[in-house]
Amino acid sequence: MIRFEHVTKRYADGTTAVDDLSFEVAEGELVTLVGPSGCGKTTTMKMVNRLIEPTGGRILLDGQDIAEADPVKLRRRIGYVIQQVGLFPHRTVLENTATVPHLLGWQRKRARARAAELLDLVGLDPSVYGDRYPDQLSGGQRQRVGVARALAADPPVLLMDEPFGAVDPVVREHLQTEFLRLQSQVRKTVLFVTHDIEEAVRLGDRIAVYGSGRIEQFDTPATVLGAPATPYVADFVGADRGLKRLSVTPIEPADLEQPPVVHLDDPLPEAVARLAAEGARWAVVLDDADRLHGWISRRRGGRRHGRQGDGHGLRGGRGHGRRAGRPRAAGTGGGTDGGPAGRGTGGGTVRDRARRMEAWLPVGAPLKQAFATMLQYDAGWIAVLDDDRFLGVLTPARLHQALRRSIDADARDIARSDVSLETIAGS
Ligand SMILES: Nc1ncnc2c1ncn2[C@@H]1O[C@H](COP(=O)(O)OP(=O)(O)OP(=O)(O)O)[C@@H](O)[C@H]1O
Repeated sequence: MIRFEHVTKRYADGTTAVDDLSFEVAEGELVTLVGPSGCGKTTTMKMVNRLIEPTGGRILLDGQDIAEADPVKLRRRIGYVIQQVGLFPHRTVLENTATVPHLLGWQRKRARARAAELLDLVGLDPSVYGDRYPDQLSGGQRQRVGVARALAADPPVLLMDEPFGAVDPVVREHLQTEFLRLQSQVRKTVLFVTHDIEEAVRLGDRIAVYGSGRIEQFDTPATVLGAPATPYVADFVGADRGLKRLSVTPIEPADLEQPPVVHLDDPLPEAVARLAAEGARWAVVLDDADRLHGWISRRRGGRRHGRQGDGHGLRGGRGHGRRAGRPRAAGTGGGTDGGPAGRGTGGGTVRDRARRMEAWLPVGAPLKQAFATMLQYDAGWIAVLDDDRFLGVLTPARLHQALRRSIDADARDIARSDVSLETIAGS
């Protein structure tokens, strides 16, 4: 979709900003350009919409050399989001968002309808924010308007130059999450400039790690983290790359432990006896449709304090279910209060003592999310589901194993020759 062929940019003062750059961005792919200040990322990006002209090589967009395209028409096919956003201060949010459709000669009504749709898509209610002016928005909201405006004319290509650089880390993470969700819907071909390796890893289908004016490595986040192609890249991704790797390693079924499983309507004495026989201190509780309900502790104390037998308890929390998608309510009763009080193991069913389980994730979620969920719920394990189906539990030990597996697999399986490496002869 976007192809750089031996592209060089030398400024009049002799600075070589970009040196013999060759790489390709596939249709619908998000490539992050990451590297230290002054390494040529912005220059690379601005050559795509011809705000900067290369001094050598060529750039093809959908097979067409952009040097032969009319710059104005070219820019209509390319959305552009920058850190300073550049909203018009005297125009409302809706008018700002409708800028490009207006320029394209759309009728006012259609342009405004499209703008409202886009604002909605980036999480801003047009009936609340549409008539505001940019200075009546927070920094994060302004960035969202910037993204909406860039998407308004539905361009196939999006250039984003540190779009979330000016907001605080919490808002930044929100914007990243929202942008990933948006991108999964609109599937634009995106070049995204950042100097933050975390952001590059989180957002990029592939990452181009820049040295000075050249790409040191161009590959998937997992490969860049697991098999840095050069000492420079290893240094740039940092000594804590195991931690960053958590972001790109998914939970797999093989990573899971299989604790005893009991059902809500099982007789409690039988369930407790089974736990004792298996030497287990707790079991996962499923409903009669085998959906996750929660867990049960062998000891009654587990019920009262909500702590698991291994000392790492689970607190029922709020919000998590919204984030990860909550399984359908499993069964009735049970719950944190566990049902009729005072019933011992002498009778009743598992339902009477089962506790609800909030700490769960879908299979395939990144290990980092698993780690965060464990911390959030103070949980010694989290349940892993495939849709509604319970697959097993992830413990800290298994999480560590999964991380090791992922690192070892790269070290073992990825031959240097398999790593698509774009290097340019040095000086
Ligand atoms: N108009 C110009 N004239 C001369 N040199 C320039 C010009 N614009 C940029 N440069 C130089 O080109 C190099 C690459 O700049 P560029 O803006 O592409 O870097 P960057 O990686 O985007 O940096 P940052 O992360 O700080 O934005 C830098 O050394 C910069 O000083």
